[in-house]
Amino acid sequence: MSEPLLDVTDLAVSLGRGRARREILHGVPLQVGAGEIVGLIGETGSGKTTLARTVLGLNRVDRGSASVLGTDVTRLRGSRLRDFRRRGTVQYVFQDPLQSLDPDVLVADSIGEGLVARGGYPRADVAALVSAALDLVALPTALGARLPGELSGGQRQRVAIARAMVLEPRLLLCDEPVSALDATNRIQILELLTALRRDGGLGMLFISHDLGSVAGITDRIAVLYRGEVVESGPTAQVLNEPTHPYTRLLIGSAPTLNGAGLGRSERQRLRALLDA
Ligand SMILES: Nc1ncnc2c1ncn2[C@@H]1O[C@H](COP(=O)(O)OP(=O)(O)OP(=O)(O)O)[C@@H](O)[C@H]1O
Repeated sequence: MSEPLLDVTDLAVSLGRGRARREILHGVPLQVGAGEIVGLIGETGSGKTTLARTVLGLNRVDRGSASVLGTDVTRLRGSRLRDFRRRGTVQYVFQDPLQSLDPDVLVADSIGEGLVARGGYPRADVAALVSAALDLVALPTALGARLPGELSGGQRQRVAIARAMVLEPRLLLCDEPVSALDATNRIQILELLTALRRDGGLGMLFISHDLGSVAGITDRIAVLYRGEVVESGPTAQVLNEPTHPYTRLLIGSAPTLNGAGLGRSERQRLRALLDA
Protein backbone atom coordinates (compact mmCIF):
# COMPACT_ATOMS: atom_id res chain seq x y z
CA MET A 1 0.00 0.00 0.00
CA SER A 2 1.30 3.51 -0.83
CA GLU A 3 0.67 6.27 1.73
CA PRO A 4 -2.60 5.22 3.40
CA LEU A 5 -5.66 7.42 3.10
CA LEU A 6 -6.40 6.70 6.70
CA ASP A 7 -3.67 5.89 9.16
CA VAL A 8 -4.82 5.27 12.72
CA THR A 9 -2.01 4.63 15.17
CA ASP A 10 -2.21 3.58 18.81
CA LEU A 11 -5.55 5.36 19.23
CA ALA A 12 -6.91 5.55 22.76
CA VAL A 13 -10.23 7.32 23.42
CA SER A 14 -12.18 7.74 26.66
CA LEU A 15 -15.83 8.72 26.83
CA GLY A 16 -18.28 9.65 29.58
CA ARG A 17 -18.17 12.22 32.34
CA GLY A 18 -16.77 12.17 35.84
CA ARG A 19 -16.58 8.77 37.48
CA ALA A 20 -18.45 7.20 34.56
CA ARG A 21 -15.63 8.11 32.20
CA ARG A 22 -13.81 5.08 30.82
CA GLU A 23 -11.45 4.14 28.05
CA ILE A 24 -13.35 2.80 25.03
CA LEU A 25 -10.51 2.35 22.53
CA HIS A 26 -7.25 0.98 23.89
CA GLY A 27 -4.51 1.77 21.38
CA VAL A 28 -6.11 0.86 18.07
CA PRO A 29 -4.15 0.60 14.81
CA LEU A 30 -5.99 0.74 11.46
CA GLN A 31 -5.12 1.64 7.88
CA VAL A 32 -7.22 2.14 4.77
CA GLY A 33 -5.50 2.59 1.40
CA ALA A 34 -6.79 4.31 -1.75
CA GLY A 35 -9.30 2.10 -3.56
CA GLU A 36 -9.47 -0.29 -0.63
CA ILE A 37 -12.47 -1.52 1.37
CA VAL A 38 -11.57 -2.42 4.92
CA GLY A 39 -14.10 -4.10 7.19
CA LEU A 40 -14.18 -3.11 10.86
CA ILE A 41 -16.02 -5.93 12.57
CA GLY A 42 -17.04 -6.17 16.19
CA GLU A 43 -19.94 -6.84 18.50
CA THR A 44 -22.17 -4.11 19.84
CA GLY A 45 -20.31 -1.77 22.19
CA SER A 46 -16.85 -2.79 20.94
CA GLY A 47 -16.10 0.80 19.90
CA LYS A 48 -16.65 0.81 16.12
CA THR A 49 -18.69 4.02 15.99
CA THR A 50 -16.36 5.67 18.49
CA LEU A 51 -13.48 4.99 16.12
CA ALA A 52 -15.39 6.39 13.12
CA ARG A 53 -16.44 9.52 15.05
CA THR A 54 -12.83 10.06 16.08
CA VAL A 55 -11.75 9.95 12.42
CA LEU A 56 -14.29 12.76 11.82
CA GLY A 57 -12.67 14.80 14.58
CA LEU A 58 -15.64 14.44 16.93
CA ASN A 59 -13.78 12.93 19.90
CA ARG A 60 -10.82 14.11 21.92
CA VAL A 61 -8.18 11.39 22.20
CA ASP A 62 -6.06 10.22 25.14
CA ARG A 63 -3.19 9.23 22.88
CA GLY A 64 -2.37 8.19 19.34
CA SER A 65 -3.39 9.71 16.02
CA ALA A 66 -5.87 9.38 13.17
CA SER A 67 -4.38 10.83 10.00
CA VAL A 68 -6.32 11.40 6.80
CA LEU A 69 -3.99 12.00 3.86
CA GLY A 70 -1.27 13.00 6.29
CA THR A 71 -3.41 15.37 8.42
CA ASP A 72 -3.86 14.21 12.00
CA VAL A 73 -7.57 14.91 12.50
CA THR A 74 -7.32 14.47 16.26
CA ARG A 75 -5.14 17.61 16.48
CA LEU A 76 -7.51 19.86 14.50
CA ARG A 77 -9.53 22.44 16.41
CA GLY A 78 -11.83 25.35 15.64
CA SER A 79 -11.62 26.79 12.13
CA ARG A 80 -9.09 24.17 10.95
CA LEU A 81 -11.50 21.40 11.92
CA ARG A 82 -14.41 23.23 10.25
CA ASP A 83 -12.34 23.66 7.07
CA PHE A 84 -11.45 19.98 7.11
CA ARG A 85 -15.14 19.03 7.41
CA ARG A 86 -16.23 21.50 4.73
CA ARG A 87 -13.73 20.03 2.27
CA GLY A 88 -15.66 16.76 2.63
CA THR A 89 -12.59 14.52 2.34
CA VAL A 90 -14.19 12.10 4.82
CA GLN A 91 -17.87 11.31 4.60
CA TYR A 92 -20.07 9.23 6.91
CA VAL A 93 -22.90 6.94 5.80
CA PHE A 94 -25.17 5.94 8.69
CA GLN A 95 -27.15 2.76 9.26
CA ASP A 96 -30.31 4.86 9.30
CA PRO A 97 -30.26 7.29 6.35
CA LEU A 98 -32.76 9.53 8.14
CA GLN A 99 -29.91 10.48 10.47
CA SER A 100 -28.30 12.43 7.63
CA LEU A 101 -31.50 13.47 5.80
CA ASP A 102 -33.77 16.17 7.22
CA PRO A 103 -37.35 14.88 6.80
CA ASP A 104 -38.58 18.38 5.85
CA VAL A 105 -35.94 19.07 3.20
CA LEU A 106 -36.30 17.97 -0.42
CA VAL A 107 -33.94 15.21 -1.45
CA ALA A 108 -32.12 17.41 -4.01
CA ASP A 109 -31.54 20.14 -1.41
CA SER A 110 -30.23 17.59 1.10
CA ILE A 111 -27.76 16.24 -1.44
CA GLY A 112 -26.64 19.76 -2.43
CA GLU A 113 -26.33 21.05 1.12
CA GLY A 114 -22.62 20.24 1.46
CA LEU A 115 -21.84 22.00 -1.82
CA VAL A 116 -23.74 25.11 -0.75
CA ALA A 117 -21.92 25.08 2.60
CA ARG A 118 -18.61 24.74 0.82
CA GLY A 119 -19.50 27.83 -1.23
CA GLY A 120 -18.51 29.06 -4.66
CA TYR A 121 -20.94 26.98 -6.70
CA PRO A 122 -23.50 28.81 -8.87
CA ARG A 123 -27.03 27.43 -8.45
CA ALA A 124 -27.02 25.72 -11.86
CA ASP A 125 -23.78 23.92 -10.99
CA VAL A 126 -25.25 22.64 -7.72
CA ALA A 127 -28.27 21.32 -9.61
CA ALA A 128 -26.06 19.60 -12.18
CA LEU A 129 -23.82 18.02 -9.53
CA VAL A 130 -26.86 16.83 -7.54
CA SER A 131 -28.31 15.29 -10.68
CA ALA A 132 -24.98 13.55 -11.42
CA ALA A 133 -24.86 12.25 -7.83
CA LEU A 134 -28.37 10.82 -8.15
CA ASP A 135 -27.32 9.19 -11.40
CA LEU A 136 -24.24 7.73 -9.70
CA VAL A 137 -26.47 5.89 -7.22
CA ALA A 138 -28.89 4.86 -10.00
CA LEU A 139 -31.78 7.14 -9.01
CA PRO A 140 -33.69 9.40 -11.44
CA THR A 141 -33.20 13.17 -11.14
CA ALA A 142 -36.96 13.60 -10.63
CA LEU A 143 -36.64 11.87 -7.28
CA GLY A 144 -34.81 14.95 -6.01
CA ALA A 145 -38.17 16.75 -5.81
CA ARG A 146 -39.45 14.37 -3.12
CA LEU A 147 -39.09 14.37 0.65
CA PRO A 148 -37.10 11.53 2.29
CA GLY A 149 -40.34 10.14 3.76
CA GLU A 150 -41.64 9.58 0.23
CA LEU A 151 -38.84 7.12 -0.60
CA SER A 152 -38.29 3.44 0.14
CA GLY A 153 -35.59 2.42 2.64
CA GLY A 154 -33.25 1.35 -0.14
CA GLN A 155 -33.79 4.60 -2.06
CA ARG A 156 -33.14 6.61 1.10
CA GLN A 157 -29.82 4.84 1.64
CA ARG A 158 -28.90 5.60 -1.99
CA VAL A 159 -29.73 9.27 -1.37
CA ALA A 160 -27.54 9.26 1.75
CA ILE A 161 -24.70 7.81 -0.34
CA ALA A 162 -25.31 10.43 -3.07
CA ARG A 163 -25.16 13.16 -0.42
CA ALA A 164 -21.76 11.84 0.64
CA MET A 165 -20.44 11.24 -2.89
CA VAL A 166 -21.39 14.67 -4.25
CA LEU A 167 -18.53 16.10 -2.19
CA GLU A 168 -16.05 13.77 -3.91
CA PRO A 169 -14.72 12.28 -0.69
CA ARG A 170 -11.53 10.26 -0.54
CA LEU A 171 -12.70 8.18 2.41
CA LEU A 172 -16.18 6.87 3.11
CA LEU A 173 -17.01 5.68 6.61
CA CYS A 174 -19.97 3.32 6.20
CA ASP A 175 -21.47 2.52 9.62
CA GLU A 176 -23.68 -0.57 9.24
CA PRO A 177 -25.03 0.85 5.95
CA VAL A 178 -27.06 -2.24 5.03
CA SER A 179 -28.14 -3.54 8.44
CA ALA A 180 -31.59 -1.95 8.26
CA LEU A 181 -32.30 -3.12 4.71
CA ASP A 182 -34.02 -6.24 3.38
CA ALA A 183 -31.95 -8.87 1.54
CA THR A 184 -32.51 -7.48 -1.98
CA ASN A 185 -31.67 -3.88 -1.05
CA ARG A 186 -28.73 -5.09 1.00
CA ILE A 187 -27.17 -6.80 -2.01
CA GLN A 188 -27.88 -3.79 -4.26
CA ILE A 189 -26.28 -1.31 -1.86
CA LEU A 190 -23.24 -3.57 -1.39
CA GLU A 191 -22.90 -3.76 -5.18
CA LEU A 192 -23.22 0.01 -5.42
CA LEU A 193 -20.50 0.59 -2.82
CA THR A 194 -18.20 -1.88 -4.56
CA ALA A 195 -18.76 -0.08 -7.88
CA LEU A 196 -18.03 3.33 -6.31
CA ARG A 197 -14.73 2.05 -5.02
CA ARG A 198 -13.80 0.60 -8.42
CA ASP A 199 -14.34 3.90 -10.22
CA GLY A 200 -11.73 5.90 -8.34
CA GLY A 201 -9.29 6.06 -5.51
CA LEU A 202 -12.06 6.05 -2.93
CA GLY A 203 -11.23 4.14 0.25
CA MET A 204 -13.94 2.75 2.51
CA LEU A 205 -14.14 1.69 6.10
CA PHE A 206 -17.08 -0.66 6.29
CA ILE A 207 -18.31 -1.03 9.86
CA SER A 208 -20.43 -4.02 10.77
CA HIS A 209 -21.23 -6.49 13.53
CA ASP A 210 -21.91 -9.10 10.85
CA LEU A 211 -18.92 -10.73 9.23
CA GLY A 212 -21.16 -12.42 6.64
CA SER A 213 -22.33 -9.16 5.09
CA VAL A 214 -18.83 -7.72 4.66
CA ALA A 215 -16.81 -10.79 3.74
CA GLY A 216 -17.75 -10.49 0.06
CA ILE A 217 -16.75 -6.87 -0.47
CA THR A 218 -13.77 -6.20 1.80
CA ASP A 219 -10.10 -6.49 0.91
CA ARG A 220 -9.00 -6.58 4.52
CA ILE A 221 -10.71 -7.01 7.84
CA ALA A 222 -9.89 -5.70 11.31
CA VAL A 223 -11.66 -7.38 14.21
CA LEU A 224 -12.41 -5.05 17.12
CA TYR A 225 -13.10 -6.71 20.45
CA ARG A 226 -13.68 -4.67 23.61
CA GLY A 227 -11.84 -1.68 22.17
CA GLU A 228 -8.84 -3.59 20.83
CA VAL A 229 -8.03 -4.81 17.34
CA VAL A 230 -7.45 -8.47 18.13
CA GLU A 231 -6.93 -9.60 14.56
CA SER A 232 -6.44 -8.02 11.14
CA GLY A 233 -5.34 -9.05 7.69
CA PRO A 234 -6.53 -9.86 4.18
CA THR A 235 -10.16 -11.00 4.29
CA ALA A 236 -9.45 -14.53 3.03
CA GLN A 237 -6.70 -15.00 5.60
CA VAL A 238 -8.86 -13.81 8.49
CA LEU A 239 -11.74 -16.04 7.38
CA ASN A 240 -9.65 -19.12 6.65
CA GLU A 241 -7.06 -18.93 9.40
CA PRO A 242 -8.57 -16.95 12.29
CA THR A 243 -6.22 -16.80 15.26
CA HIS A 244 -8.34 -15.12 17.94
CA PRO A 245 -11.18 -16.98 19.71
CA TYR A 246 -13.57 -14.06 19.09
CA THR A 247 -12.91 -14.18 15.34
CA ARG A 248 -13.50 -17.94 15.37
CA LEU A 249 -16.76 -17.34 17.20
CA LEU A 250 -17.82 -14.69 14.65
CA ILE A 251 -17.06 -17.00 11.74
CA GLY A 252 -18.81 -19.88 13.46
CA SER A 253 -21.89 -17.74 14.01
CA ALA A 254 -22.15 -16.90 10.29
CA PRO A 255 -23.21 -20.20 8.70
CA THR A 256 -23.03 -18.72 5.19
CA LEU A 257 -19.28 -18.37 5.68
CA ASN A 258 -18.41 -21.85 6.83
CA GLY A 259 -21.31 -24.08 5.88
CA ALA A 260 -22.41 -25.79 9.04
CA GLY A 261 -21.60 -23.18 11.69
CA LEU A 262 -20.14 -24.00 15.11
CA GLY A 263 -21.77 -26.50 17.43
CA ARG A 264 -23.12 -25.28 20.75
CA SER A 265 -20.31 -26.79 22.82
CA GLU A 266 -17.61 -25.23 20.61
CA ARG A 267 -19.32 -21.83 20.89
CA GLN A 268 -19.42 -22.25 24.68
CA ARG A 269 -15.74 -23.23 24.74
CA LEU A 270 -14.74 -20.11 22.75
CA ARG A 271 -16.93 -17.85 24.92
CA ALA A 272 -15.26 -19.32 28.03
CA LEU A 273 -11.85 -18.61 26.50
CA LEU A 274 -12.86 -15.00 25.88
CA ASP A 275 -14.23 -14.54 29.38
CA ALA A 276 -11.15 -16.08 31.00
N1 LIG B 1 -20.90 9.75 24.50
C1 LIG B 1 -20.63 8.66 25.21
N2 LIG B 1 -20.42 8.72 26.54
C2 LIG B 1 -20.12 7.64 27.27
N3 LIG B 1 -20.00 6.39 26.75
C3 LIG B 1 -20.22 6.24 25.43
C4 LIG B 1 -20.56 7.36 24.59
N4 LIG B 1 -20.71 6.90 23.33
C5 LIG B 1 -20.50 5.57 23.37
N5 LIG B 1 -20.20 5.16 24.63
C6 LIG B 1 -19.88 3.79 25.06
O1 LIG B 1 -18.74 3.38 24.32
C7 LIG B 1 -18.81 1.99 24.02
C8 LIG B 1 -18.62 1.81 22.54
O2 LIG B 1 -19.71 2.39 21.84
P1 LIG B 1 -19.76 2.40 20.25
O3 LIG B 1 -21.02 3.07 19.85
O4 LIG B 1 -18.48 2.92 19.73
O5 LIG B 1 -19.84 0.82 19.95
P2 LIG B 1 -20.19 0.08 18.60
O6 LIG B 1 -19.18 -1.00 18.45
O7 LIG B 1 -20.31 1.06 17.48
O8 LIG B 1 -21.61 -0.55 18.94
P3 LIG B 1 -22.92 -0.75 18.03
O9 LIG B 1 -22.58 -1.86 17.09
O10 LIG B 1 -23.97 -1.12 19.01
O11 LIG B 1 -23.17 0.56 17.35
C9 LIG B 1 -20.18 1.53 24.52
O12 LIG B 1 -20.00 0.87 25.75
C10 LIG B 1 -20.96 2.80 24.70
O13 LIG B 1 -21.89 2.67 25.73
